[in-house]
Amino acid sequence: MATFTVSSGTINSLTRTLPLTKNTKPHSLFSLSISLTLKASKFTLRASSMSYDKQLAAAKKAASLAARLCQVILLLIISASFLKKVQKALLQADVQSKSDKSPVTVADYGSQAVVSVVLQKELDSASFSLVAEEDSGDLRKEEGKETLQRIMKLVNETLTSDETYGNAPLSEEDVLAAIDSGRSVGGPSGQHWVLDPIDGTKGFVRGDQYAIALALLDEGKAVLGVLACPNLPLSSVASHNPQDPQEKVGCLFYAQVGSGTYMQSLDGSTPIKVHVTDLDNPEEAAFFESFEAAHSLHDLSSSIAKKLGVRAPPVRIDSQAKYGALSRGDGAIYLRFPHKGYREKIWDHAAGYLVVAEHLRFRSLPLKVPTPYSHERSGRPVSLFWQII
Ligand SMILES: Nc1ncnc2c1ncn2[C@@H]1O[C@H](COP(=O)(O)O)[C@@H](OP(=O)(O)O)[C@H]1O
Ligand SMILES: [Mg+2]
Repeated sequence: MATFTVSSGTINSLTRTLPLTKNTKPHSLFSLSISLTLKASKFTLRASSMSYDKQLAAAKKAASLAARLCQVILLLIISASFLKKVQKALLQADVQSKSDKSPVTVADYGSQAVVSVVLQKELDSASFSLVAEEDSGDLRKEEGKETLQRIMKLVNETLTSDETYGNAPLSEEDVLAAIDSGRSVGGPSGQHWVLDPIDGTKGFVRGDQYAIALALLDEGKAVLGVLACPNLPLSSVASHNPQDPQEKVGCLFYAQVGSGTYMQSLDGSTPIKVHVTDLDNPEEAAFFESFEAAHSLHDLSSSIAKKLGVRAPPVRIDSQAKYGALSRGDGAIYLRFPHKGYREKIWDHAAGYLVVAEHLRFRSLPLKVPTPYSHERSGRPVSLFWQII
């Protein structure tokens, strides 16, 4: 284990001066704390000197294939939108509702199945542990049968599109088992994968940003993070023009503890090392927040941005694509203030965290490595795994 000394932010003094509402508990401030404009006090961050190259290669492959499946489904939805009737039928078939009312699509399940299968094929499946968002409960019901068949077909098509997997189709039971392998409870010891098969489901359904977010935790620490962001422009989101048909989209960000953060295009360009912004003047900063006002208090972030002197309007993006964009310097600040009572899940931040934190180790990282010792399926306050120094 190597120990690095890095600088952290003046989050404490900042929190004292901010107009915090009663909804803004300390744990809500974790995202504010990744403001890259903050200046220093000291803390230490341990980073494992172990290599996770094999796991990284598997995770990149898994997330890229899952992204391919999601894009196929998105194309079906988009093309169907030209034919209203077909769209309605498709949406009815492909979008269901979970108890928390967030849309759950065929793509969520399909993505989780693909990631699970690929990781198990590429790595030692005996010790495989996956903490993931979906489970197959609804698919096992009578009314889920048709959806399951669609998922099985899409998963098989996706896997066989990769020549290394040949042509050994998965059965419905294989697909259900792959989805349910995500039921691991995780824990503070051993290795556990953490997956959000589609982070930003609402963005996905809108045709906006979403991410396949996959992280590896080793002994309770995030050591690998991979974010596949199929709709994220390869150039900066702060200046992009969504109407430009020439604009290239599809980014894969990845970080291994101790090795920095890289980005490549999802169609396989040479990876480049990315860097967070050097900006130290908040007036010139772009700041990110959730697209969905229901996910974060926009009014509060607006008043904080004003206090910081930020001049530009917020860049509102769904999902952990925000972390990817931060890691390459598209913006300098990410503000997230969930409404009272909402509990963040570990899969909503683990991968994105490392993608940003890896580059920040020698800079102004005011966060401690999370200690995600349980699967967080039922949700826990962010403060349990994101601690502000
Ligand atoms: N009321 C709420 N407050 C905060 N976050 C919420 C929320 N409802 C859902 N989310 C989370 O916000 C994630 C999307 O992030 P963002 O707001 O950055 O786009 C969702 O991920 P899923 O789409 O995987 O469910 C979900 O976990
Ligand atoms: Mg999510």
